[in-house]
Amino acid sequence: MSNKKPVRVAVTGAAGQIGYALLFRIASGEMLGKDQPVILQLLEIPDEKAQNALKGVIMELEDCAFPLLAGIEAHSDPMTAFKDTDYALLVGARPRGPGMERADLLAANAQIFTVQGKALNAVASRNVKVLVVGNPANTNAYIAMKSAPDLPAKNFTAMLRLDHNRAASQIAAKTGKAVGSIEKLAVWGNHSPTMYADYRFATIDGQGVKALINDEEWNRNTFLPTVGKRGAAIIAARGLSSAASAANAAIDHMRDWALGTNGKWVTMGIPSDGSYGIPKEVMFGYPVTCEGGEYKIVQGLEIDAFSQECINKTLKELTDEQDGVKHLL
Ligand SMILES: NC(=O)C1=CN([C@@H]2O[C@H](COP(=O)(O)OP(=O)(O)OC[C@H]3O[C@@H](n4cnc5c(N)ncnc54)[C@H](O)[C@@H]3O)[C@@H](O)[C@H]2O)C=CC1
Ligand SMILES: O=C([O-])CC(=O)C(=O)O
Repeated sequence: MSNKKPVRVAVTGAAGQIGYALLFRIASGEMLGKDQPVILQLLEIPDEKAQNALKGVIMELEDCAFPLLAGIEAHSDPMTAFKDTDYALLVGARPRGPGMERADLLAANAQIFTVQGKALNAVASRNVKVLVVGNPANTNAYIAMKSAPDLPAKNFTAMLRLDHNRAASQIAAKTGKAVGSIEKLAVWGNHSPTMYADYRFATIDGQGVKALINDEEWNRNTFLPTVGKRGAAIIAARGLSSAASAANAAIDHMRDWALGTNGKWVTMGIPSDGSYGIPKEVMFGYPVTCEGGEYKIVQGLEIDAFSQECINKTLKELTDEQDGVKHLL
């Protein structure tokens, strides 16, 4: 038994497929530590089928008898689901199906995040750490942040960690090295095929990854498209979008933000502070380190011409998405 005070963790879309891969790991202490009790505040839409499914998930959570699970609540209204919450994982949104582009989701999902941003603004802990997973994640996080003017903008983040983990895995396969030995990997920009996974600074056991791979053709024509289109490849193969790997990335993101990275670089989608010429407040994937519950952008990296081109492209997509939702803010 832990004598730490329980923290409140809100999860939306709790009866969905990511929810099913996520909640059990949060409750077992994989996200916030094996000594940190949690109270789960679960939100689903006020629809009989979704609420029933949520009841089933809650029964299963109960049946795990997790020692760290100090309470479970089912909600259908964000104003109660987010009450005093310390962490909010905004997963609930419509996922892409085969043949759908991310832009199709913007119209369907944007409204959810104005409502939820306002609710967080009204009732969440003033230190709430928010992770948006629901797509298009960066722009939804931007909408939520803009809808919550009384909370610090830096508390709103978007999930780029799945892209980061996918990139690491591709590099491990290419080099034949252990995925856990890769450091200093960066993913810039939008969680979309325009993201720029950048291994120019990455090392494996102190050796430079760029020199180790030494294949610019592979970087441009295999690596970047493979990482960028991995979500679509999974939808094509499974008929459903990635769920277990997305949940895993959400756990990684929140754990590192809350508990720190010991100097290691990770990727988070965060509101820009102007670093690397990205306009302020654009919700952009950056390499960061985390310490004491705060993230810090890795500064001073050289951006060469190809990288700048990639960054400009993903930035343009993000500013276009933001323009597309202006009327909601
Ligand atoms: N950022 C990333 O790297 C990734 C993001 N995603 C996105 O995550 C989202 C969820 O994916 P899945 O769990 O696979 O979808 P799903 O359809 O299985 O589950 C979504 C759940 O959200 C609920 N929901 C919808 N609107 C809601 C609202 N306003 N409030 C509360 N709950 C609501 C639905 O009832 C459903 O149970 C999708 O938008 C998907 O595109 C998926 C993979 C990776
Ligand atoms: O591609 C999708 O729609 C789901 C997703 O965000 C991903 O797997 O990266």
